Amino acid sequence: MRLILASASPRRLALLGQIGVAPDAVAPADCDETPRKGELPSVYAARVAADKAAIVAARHPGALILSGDTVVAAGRRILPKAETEEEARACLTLLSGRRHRVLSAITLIDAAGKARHRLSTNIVTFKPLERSEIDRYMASDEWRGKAGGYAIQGRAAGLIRAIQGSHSAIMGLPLYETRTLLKAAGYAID
Ligand SMILES: Cc1cn([C@H]2C[C@H](O)[C@@H](COP(=O)(O)OP(=O)(O)OP(=O)(O)O)O2)c(=O)[nH]c1=O
Repeated sequence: MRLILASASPRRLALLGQIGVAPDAVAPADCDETPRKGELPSVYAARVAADKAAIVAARHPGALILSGDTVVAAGRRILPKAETEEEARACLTLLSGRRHRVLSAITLIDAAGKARHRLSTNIVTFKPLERSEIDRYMASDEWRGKAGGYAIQGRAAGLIRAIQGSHSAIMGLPLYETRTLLKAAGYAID
């Protein structure tokens, strides 16, 4: 069965590899990632993952299509993918010393066109961040393009006191749910 990863993220590809899955192709989906007015973070993540999969499925009928979307949420607020240092600083200042959620949605469309969805909800707790810690993190550039202005797979791990949930989901692809959906769709996985 042909598996297509509907993602431009090298991290999602690497995470899939961690459970022994090598997609036959990678096909990024360009979809509108603007949150709707009042849209809850979990609803948003699920919608964007579903959109990414549907866009790629339309171009590859008969293949399995896997997509994901990861959102950092503070209460009902969806934090941006930080593009500027100012945005990243604002995110870390907000996340400092408190718990926030990381929602990771996946969609798998099977060969018959049936879509299956899963949502992984995780909690991340940052230590109270000192100004100098934020300054040093900014200098690392690891925040660039990352939801919530940090990446747990890098230096930020030293500033994170605890996580509840799935480390792979926080990085961008919940591997437990991914394996479950692949099996349900009849994909050969151990
Ligand atoms: C919280 C967190 C986010 N992130 C990043 C991953 C993504 O850049 C971003 C979530 O954005 P996504 O829209 O989920 O993914 P993407 O834009 O990288 O790829 P594609 O849409 O093609 O699949 O947040 C981490 O790398 N580590 C983390 O710990």
